[in-house]
Amino acid sequence: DFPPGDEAYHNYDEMVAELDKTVADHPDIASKVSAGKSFEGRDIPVLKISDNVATDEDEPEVLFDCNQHAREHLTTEMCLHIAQRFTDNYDDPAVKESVDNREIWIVPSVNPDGSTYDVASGEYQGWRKNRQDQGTDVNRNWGYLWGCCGGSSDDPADETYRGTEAWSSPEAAAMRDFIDSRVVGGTQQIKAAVDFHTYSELVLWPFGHTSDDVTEGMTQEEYDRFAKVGTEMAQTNGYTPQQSSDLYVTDGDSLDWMWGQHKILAFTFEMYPSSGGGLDGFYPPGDVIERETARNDAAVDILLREAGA
Ligand SMILES: NS(=O)(=O)N[C@@H](CCC(=O)O)C(=O)O
Ligand SMILES: [Ca+2]
Ligand SMILES: [Ca+2]
Ligand SMILES: [Zn+2]
Repeated sequence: DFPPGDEAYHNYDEMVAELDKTVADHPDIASKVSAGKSFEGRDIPVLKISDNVATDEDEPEVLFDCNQHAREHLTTEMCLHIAQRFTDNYDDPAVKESVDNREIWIVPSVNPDGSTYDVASGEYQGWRKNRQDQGTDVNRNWGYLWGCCGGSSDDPADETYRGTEAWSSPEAAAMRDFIDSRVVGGTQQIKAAVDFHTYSELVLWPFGHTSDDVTEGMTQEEYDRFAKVGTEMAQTNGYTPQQSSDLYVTDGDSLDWMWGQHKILAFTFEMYPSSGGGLDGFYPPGDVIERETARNDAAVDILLREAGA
């Protein structure tokens, strides 16, 4: 479990319990489904928030996923904060407007095995990957131009090991299956997404596999929309907006597949801190959770708006 002083962070069981409580407290607007199972057999829960939640309504859908990387525990708190904000505050007119006109999907932990391992001993392990063999970097295992461009490693010992093939990690495959399942009548219902990471305080947009703005699968107009929306969101949380490859080239990452395969307006947020040097930056004290998750409220609202644009 989390070390003393960091009890505010939710371990896997506490996260699941939090989702179940949200559904129990708000059965009309919240329900829980599963994206699938992790390598070690843990369920990867997905919370749905919308009015008439049991009905698949023709409303723009939005996905928020968190904790692809095990040690990035603040992102699980980010997803739980979104879940709490759009259920407990349903009597707020602005919140009600979003919940009644969107279908919001929230995945607080894509990589439950890794995040559990990271805290299991009571001392942080600095773990990033999943728990398959020597570990696969889930965010290098998605199937759009997997391993194409020097943005991942073929060495199983490396932190950015891409896996034996695209989708070899059960966790990325589960997310693929869930997102693929949202193609209804030939149309992907999820219009926008944020994949939360830590740290560096950045708003990132595709592609990661190339430094080119415009390329196969990204027109100038599409790029300009990403930059416009990304910049607008960054103005609200004080993060730095940029193409993800401006940071470093990545391949097999979630953004490239969400946009490349499904044309989902997908962003990666690197949360607090801006820079901490080394591993400490992944483990901010529990007392920053409230501030650093609420910091993204306006950006979340912008993304929900854009999903209907
Ligand atoms: N959270 S992190 O690992 O430090 N950065 C992410 C950046 C993701 C991206 O560039 O698309 C990654 O390398 O997967
Ligand atoms: Ca609805
Ligand atoms: Ca729908
Ligand atoms: Zn990450």
